Amino acid sequence: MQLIKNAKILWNNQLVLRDILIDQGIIQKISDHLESNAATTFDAKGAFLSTGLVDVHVHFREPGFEYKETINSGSKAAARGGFTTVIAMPNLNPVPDNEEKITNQIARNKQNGVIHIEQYGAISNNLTSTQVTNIKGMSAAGAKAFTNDGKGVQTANTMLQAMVAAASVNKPLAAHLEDDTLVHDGVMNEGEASIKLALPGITGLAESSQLARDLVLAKATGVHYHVAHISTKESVELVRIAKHEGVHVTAEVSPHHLLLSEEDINSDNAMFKMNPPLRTQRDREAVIAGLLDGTIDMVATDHAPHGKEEKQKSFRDAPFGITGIETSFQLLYTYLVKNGVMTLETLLERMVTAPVSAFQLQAPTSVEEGARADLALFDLENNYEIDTESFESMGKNSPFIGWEVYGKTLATWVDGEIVYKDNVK
Ligand SMILES: NC(=O)N[C@@H](CC(=O)O)C(=O)O
Ligand SMILES: [Zn+2]
Ligand SMILES: [Zn+2]
Repeated sequence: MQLIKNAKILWNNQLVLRDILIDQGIIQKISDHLESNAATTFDAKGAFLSTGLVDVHVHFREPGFEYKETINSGSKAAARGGFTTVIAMPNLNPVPDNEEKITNQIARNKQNGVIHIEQYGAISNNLTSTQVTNIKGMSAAGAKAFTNDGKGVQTANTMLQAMVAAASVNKPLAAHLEDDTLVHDGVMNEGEASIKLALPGITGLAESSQLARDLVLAKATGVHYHVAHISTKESVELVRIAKHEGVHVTAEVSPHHLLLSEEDINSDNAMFKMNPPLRTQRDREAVIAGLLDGTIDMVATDHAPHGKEEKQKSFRDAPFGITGIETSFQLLYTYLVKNGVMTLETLLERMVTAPVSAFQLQAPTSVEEGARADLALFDLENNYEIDTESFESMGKNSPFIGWEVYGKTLATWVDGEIVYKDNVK
């Protein structure tokens, strides 16, 4: 039994001070004042107690790439970011692309993770765009959703077959949108920065043209189609129209596409290399507007850790991807909520309620009696500097090094157990 004293919780859009009694993984009681001799007490000292955050897009790299991240280190990083439920991507080795492999992956996630980890199954064998996997079988084995993230599905026929199968099991199909014929070995957005740095660019049309194809197919099949890491104005407009047309489409945006643009890339620094690339200021404004008006349903980090040496290479040679799970709430709280762009309620809706409802997750969506005690305690009063050396993640590849943020995670609970505690607390 645990008693969290003096926590601020969101109640009717107000922050109110409460004590919270947890037993058997469940919030048993919330009141102005609670005492218990049987419980261990945790003094929240007026910090903000939120429902644990949910991230539908993380790369934990195990098996196959344990030098970048493991399920254990990735899930500890998630806990340090305030996340208690995530969905892990299938670009692993082996790729979970059949019933046996997905079953093994789910068992491994459970064994090695310190938070709740759901798993995506692959759309096609080994993430190539040819043979569609046994989506029905993998769904029955526990796959939460399907994607080939890391690679776009190049052929309409593969996408159509996968959508029909995903629709039949009522599971989301998430798309990494990238038409390979438009990429031309590009490494950053095709625009001012690529010209300035004389590096090959990637047109935004590689994303939006494949999205247009998929929305037509999604409408025809009735599948729940989910857009991973949306990055361009054209894509936001397409999703807005499709929602209006009744297509069952949801979309996520990453913190870096909300906060950075190609203008932030001043040198050949691969910490700014990710897929999709940082776009223009106009695109950044469009994804913020989309997140505010609900065209974009949720934030997802696309936490993509890589080895230190790999990311010290030049823009041309380094792998795509940045870490994100230990800085996302903090960055968005500081640069969107504190700056008055959105409310804390809206941010939490986009980081908890929307992903839980879209992906039909079992995670709680509010701090209330009877809810599972998946919780995160954030310090909204004091700021600190982002320092990747203090990350739990093995990936230190962040473009936000040195940024000042509020919202440090003080503690995280999963099923009522503390899985992360800040060492100064
Ligand atoms: N986002 C990235 O730049 N990289 C991801 C793959 C992906 O999300 O497309 C990775 O696995 O490293
Ligand atoms: Zn991707
Ligand atoms: Zn990804």
